[in-house]
Amino acid sequence: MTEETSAAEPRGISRRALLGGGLLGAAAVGAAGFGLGRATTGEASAGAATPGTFAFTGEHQAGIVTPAQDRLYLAAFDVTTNDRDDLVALLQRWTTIAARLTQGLAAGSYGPSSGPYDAPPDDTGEVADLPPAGLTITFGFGRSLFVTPDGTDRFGLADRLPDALVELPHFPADNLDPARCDGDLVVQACADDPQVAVHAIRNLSRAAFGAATIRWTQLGYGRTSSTSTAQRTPRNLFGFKDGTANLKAEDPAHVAEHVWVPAAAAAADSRDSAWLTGGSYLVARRIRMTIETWDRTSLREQEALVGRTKGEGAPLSGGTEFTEPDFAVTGRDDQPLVAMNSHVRLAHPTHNGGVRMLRRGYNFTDGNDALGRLDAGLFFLAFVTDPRTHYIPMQNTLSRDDGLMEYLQHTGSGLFAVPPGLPDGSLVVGEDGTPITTSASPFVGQALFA
Ligand SMILES: C=CC1=C(C)c2cc3[nH]c(cc4nc(cc5[nH]c(cc1n2)c(C)c5CCC(=O)O)C(CCC(=O)O)=C4C)c(C)c3C=C
Ligand SMILES: [Fe+2]
Repeated sequence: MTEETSAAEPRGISRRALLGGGLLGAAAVGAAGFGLGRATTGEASAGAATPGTFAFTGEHQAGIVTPAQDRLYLAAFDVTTNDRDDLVALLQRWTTIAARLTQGLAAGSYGPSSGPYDAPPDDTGEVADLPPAGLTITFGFGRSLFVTPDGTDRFGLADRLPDALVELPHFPADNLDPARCDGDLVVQACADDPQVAVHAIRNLSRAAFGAATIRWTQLGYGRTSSTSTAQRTPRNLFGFKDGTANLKAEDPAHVAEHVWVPAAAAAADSRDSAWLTGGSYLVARRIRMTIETWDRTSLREQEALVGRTKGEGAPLSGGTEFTEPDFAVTGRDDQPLVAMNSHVRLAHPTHNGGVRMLRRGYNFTDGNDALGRLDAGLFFLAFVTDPRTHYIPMQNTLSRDDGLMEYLQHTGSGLFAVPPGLPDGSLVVGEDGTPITTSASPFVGQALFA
């Protein structure tokens, strides 16, 4: 199969067909048989019984090294309850719903058009006729869940705060809107159909009633990275290929080193953070791009600022898209062909102590400002093993020295600890073999509360 079709393209089986018997009837033999209990192998359908789906359970949460889908809806939540049991119950509900939605099921076992006639349906219904579209749902915890900015430990979690879940520092040229920053919980929903991603957040938000409310959200389209070598490199709103040198699932050694939190991190921590072993950290930055100015910039200048050609995405030192840049090659006046202030030079591992990251960002366009300029840019998402080593130093360098910064403004920000996946076969299933919530239901991040 080629690129996107193998990556996450659904194959035309709607959830109505699933609910109507067909596939479900054949597969309803418990979680493992339904594709909920197998490791994700990086391809939609692989390890999952339903076409166009990624397995929900596994060593790591889906939505990190699984192939980046084309659409994103990400929501940060404020927890409104102060009761630890309510928080646990919320995470149990969310886990069940996420497990169901990602396998192409309705949010609840009745679905959008059946169940008690005098009660609201347990699914909102707008995806009833749509395929699962490679939906992944990834959960994370913000620093404020452990301790609020004024030092309150609402849920008895302060002694579980990982050292690396820091407050991000102020970076030069930050212009952050507090209404687009932080959050106690984050949910990243990615799919190849925006309606599927929005439906996921809508139904999770609905299930959060009385326990958490949405703080901010971001819609994204047109992924700006590849997380698999099977995917074509997409383009960002500057028109450049983005994701060429990204970490890819097919490079497990580097993924293990730069994305997952090792057991050694907990051993070195000042508090008990073993619950995060096998998880990751998600850095989210809403970066507005002044594209009107960019569009009046010469091609020579655009390529010099990025350090790659606009057409093929090859480094300016020569070669083709996947040729490693040679930062020593010089041209006219002995100047390096990949300029000292170019983005690619400053972000390259050789200039960052060998550090790499798994980028998984999206383009966004959120209307326009009062001057008629598009409020558009790149919603930068990256998964890293430790933001103190793998994000903050690089962002400091870029904010200070990157020529691209003249065209960029960071307007939103968040850092979240992303727990590992739920063990295969651990979900509680009902008589029809699909996940249900009980008081004993396991949930993503459960070890944090143990
Ligand atoms: C702090 C990390 C990074 C931010 C923020 C960031 C923003 C950003 N990037 C582009 C466009 C491109 N980035 C490219 C490569 C690249 N970028 C980062 C990190 C951040 N980018 C890294 C680590 C790399 C890889 C460097 C390498 O190893 O060579 C590229 C080149 C193509 C590619 O390899 O992906 C482009 C183009 C924009 C427009 C942007 C903010 C809006
Ligand atoms: Fe970049």
